[in-house]
Amino acid sequence: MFKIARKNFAWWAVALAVLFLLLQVSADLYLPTITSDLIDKGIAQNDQSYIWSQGGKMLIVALIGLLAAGGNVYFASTQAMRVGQKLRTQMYSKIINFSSREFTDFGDSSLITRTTNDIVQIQNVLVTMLRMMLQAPIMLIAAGVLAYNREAKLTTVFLVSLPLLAVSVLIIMYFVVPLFKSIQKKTDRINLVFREGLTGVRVIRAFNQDQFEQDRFDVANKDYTATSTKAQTIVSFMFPIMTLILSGTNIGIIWLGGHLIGDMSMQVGNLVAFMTYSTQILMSFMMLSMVFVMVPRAQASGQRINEVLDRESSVKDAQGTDLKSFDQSQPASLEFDHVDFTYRGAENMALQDVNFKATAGQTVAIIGGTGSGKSTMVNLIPRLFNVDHGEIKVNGQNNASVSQNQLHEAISITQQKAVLFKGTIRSNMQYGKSDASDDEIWHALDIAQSKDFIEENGGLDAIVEQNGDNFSGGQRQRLAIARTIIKPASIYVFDDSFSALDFKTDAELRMALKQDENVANAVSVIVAQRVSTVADADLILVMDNGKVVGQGKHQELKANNETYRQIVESQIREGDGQNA
Ligand SMILES: Nc1ncnc2c1ncn2[C@@H]1O[C@H](COP(=O)(O)OP(=O)(O)OP(=O)(O)O)[C@@H](O)[C@H]1O
Repeated sequence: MFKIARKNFAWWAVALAVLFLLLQVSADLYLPTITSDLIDKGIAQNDQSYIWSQGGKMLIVALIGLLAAGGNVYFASTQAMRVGQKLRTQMYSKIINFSSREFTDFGDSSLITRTTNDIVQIQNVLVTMLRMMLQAPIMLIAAGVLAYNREAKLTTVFLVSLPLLAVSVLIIMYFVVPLFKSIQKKTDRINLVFREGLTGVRVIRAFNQDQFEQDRFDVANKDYTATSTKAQTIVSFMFPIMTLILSGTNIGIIWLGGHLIGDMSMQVGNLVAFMTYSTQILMSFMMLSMVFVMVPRAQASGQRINEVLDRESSVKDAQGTDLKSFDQSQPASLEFDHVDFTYRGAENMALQDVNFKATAGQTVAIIGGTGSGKSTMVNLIPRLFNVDHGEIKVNGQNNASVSQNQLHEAISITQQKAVLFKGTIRSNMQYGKSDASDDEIWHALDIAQSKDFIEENGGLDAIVEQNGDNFSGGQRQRLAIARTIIKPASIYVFDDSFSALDFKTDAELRMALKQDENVANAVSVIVAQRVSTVADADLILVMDNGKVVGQGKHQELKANNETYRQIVESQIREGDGQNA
């Protein structure tokens, strides 16, 4: 947490916060002296003008203290908010550049909790730090010295109360700090269950699992509540204990002070001033205790934030002379050169010795059973993961040797799950090409067989709800395809993007794709389950268990490849292989 504060504070504002704080503390410490004089010299000797002048002085000093406290709170709060804002930006830009591996490691829900809840913890503690953490020790020492100067004998009371306070705080911290750490983890858990419930709400209803999910959430919620309650209960002991010690100290001071006044060795004003100092000392101690309880909680949050900020993406750009650029004179091409890949923690290789090459204008189709490695293969092209062995060459260049920005510029992908963003059709299409004109957008929509339903829905300004929820699955897929082809690229990838289309739309769309200027000069990669979708590809790769078990054209494979033949036959049986 201190590392975070050090990096993100505007030091001039922190200096101002400290300055105001010092002013406030000085005013607070000066007040008891004025009170004491007012009693001993004014009230005791019935000097009205002295009483008025001291009263006026008190008012001015109190006002200065108040204004200074306001100044301190203003700068402390704005600094804490500023750190929060900077942290959120840093976290977001870090997370957005993570590779799939880091997302898996942290988990989406935890990344959200860290960016929201954990940062709020840090903000709260920074405000406290800029106020109490500085104020408390200064006040404690200064009030201690002033009290000692007033009446050294009375300070013996603190020899009992301060150690008592210290022991109480240590005991509370011992129990509460581990609880605070586990509260953050339990917040992650609540978020995880909540997110799953929200995204899977339709499935939950369809399977009538509302109660099951409700119970699951209740368990996470109760667990969180139980830990929080336990922590708060322990913390709540702090205040009664402190008040008890504070009152005990005052009783001790009055008892001892009473004797001293009786012996004529002390004046009443001195006793009043001493008691004010005593309250200041004990209050400072309470403030310090609060900081001691809050800091470990924020430390846990700080650690969780730093874990994200310090995490290097496992997919990094090459550095120095290893960093290459695409040779713009090279035509589009895609090559897998003996590529092996295993997911971390997985027992089996997801891809084994994958080898093929496609050149500009060609369509490569990848077919195979579920889990055979098709999506893994296309995810390696934009380098969402690093290959274990071999090379993937885009336009003749190893995809690990160019910057990820350049690589992503050269590739345009429709993911298996069509993702649309809240906005309009135009804003979603301009995601593919920011300066796309209306004509270009209509052209892409036309190719993606989406023109008709977009016209019916109100044109390019038609609203797209969150996740594209106001469109059907097939419409979403077509819109995602339109967004993909509007982007000029060397490689177009369609990962199972035609699965939700009927045969007629599927065929028309693929036919139209070939007419598109962007796509015609690029390499197209189509992942599909249906033979009819891949049959006219220039190169079909037949995947089985991470291996390419056959490659060639439809007729060749049908004649020579057992796996492909089985796929074709199974689809003919299901009446699904019209083109086969
Ligand atoms: N993130 C991951 N971590 C670990 N294993 C994974 C991960 N993603 C996929 N796998 C495994 O890798 C293998 C290949 O998965 P992949 O998604 O590439 O298959 P696929 O052919 O695209 O399947 P489908 O047609 O069902 O989409 C599967 O055994 C799968 O369980």
